[in-house]
Amino acid sequence: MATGRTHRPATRSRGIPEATVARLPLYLRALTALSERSVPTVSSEELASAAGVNSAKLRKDFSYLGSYGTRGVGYDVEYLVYQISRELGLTQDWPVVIVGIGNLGAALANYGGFASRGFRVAALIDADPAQAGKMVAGLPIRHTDELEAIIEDNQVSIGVIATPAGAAQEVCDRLVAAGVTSILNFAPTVLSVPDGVDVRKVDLSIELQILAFHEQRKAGEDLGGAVAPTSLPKAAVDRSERPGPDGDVPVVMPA
Ligand SMILES: NC(=O)c1ccc[n+]([C@@H]2O[C@H](COP(=O)([O-])OP(=O)(O)OC[C@H]3O[C@@H](n4cnc5c(N)ncnc54)[C@H](O)[C@@H]3O)[C@@H](O)[C@H]2O)c1
Repeated sequence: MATGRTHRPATRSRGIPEATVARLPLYLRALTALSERSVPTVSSEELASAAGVNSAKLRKDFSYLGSYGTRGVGYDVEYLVYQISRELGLTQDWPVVIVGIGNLGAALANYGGFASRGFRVAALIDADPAQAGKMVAGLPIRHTDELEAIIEDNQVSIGVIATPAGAAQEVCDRLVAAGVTSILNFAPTVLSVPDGVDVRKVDLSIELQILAFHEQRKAGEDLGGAVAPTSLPKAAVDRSERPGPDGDVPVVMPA
């Protein structure tokens, strides 16, 4: 079984802070929308507002990319799209495997947004022999017996886990042993990975719990502060104390 760290260093090799890396996709999404409307330039304030980040933070983030904009004109939209895409490694094609093709895995496989962002779903893998060969999103479901061969044949470095929690660590270990070095985990469990492997975790229920916390607090304010947030999990309370809607806390979390 893989052991070792589950935390990541604060900065990446080229000195871009991890928090900046986490905001780059937000800028890219806003810039792509501008590009689709053929908007040539954008001010830091406009872009910051579209990305939900404050403009001083945006300017600081872009300084790490060596992008400073032009006074009175702003940033060149197409060039920034290119720069951020390059920084995120999106100018190349990334083959991805999805493991666990149930409700969630099938929905992810059918999601068109991967391909348009440079992620090609190379294979769908499931442990259920009855699933093998069924077509989902134009791809046949392959049995887990083939996992290692699929990773090797397709040079896959990114794996998505959508299995039940109890199977996720074993799936993770097999993916890593086969050469996968980045994992996006949807299963509600903490994965242990060796050094050099990045894990990101998506948990919509935690996000909902945080919203519930804020709803409860708003209700308490309406009642003159009578309702105390006593029934929340600690993680939800901790996250609620972090900075607000400025892009610091993406839905996808480090593991
Ligand atoms: N992160 C989120 O926001 C979020 C949202 C919904 C579901 N989930 C989680 O995603 C996971 C999948 O949910 P679902 O509703 O699709 O479940 P599901 O039961 O419909 O599908 C799970 C699939 O995993 C397969 N599987 C089981 N063990 C496996 C193994 N060892 N290797 C490969 N495949 C295996 C099963 O055959 C099944 O097809 C669950 O862990 C669930 O809690 C997370």
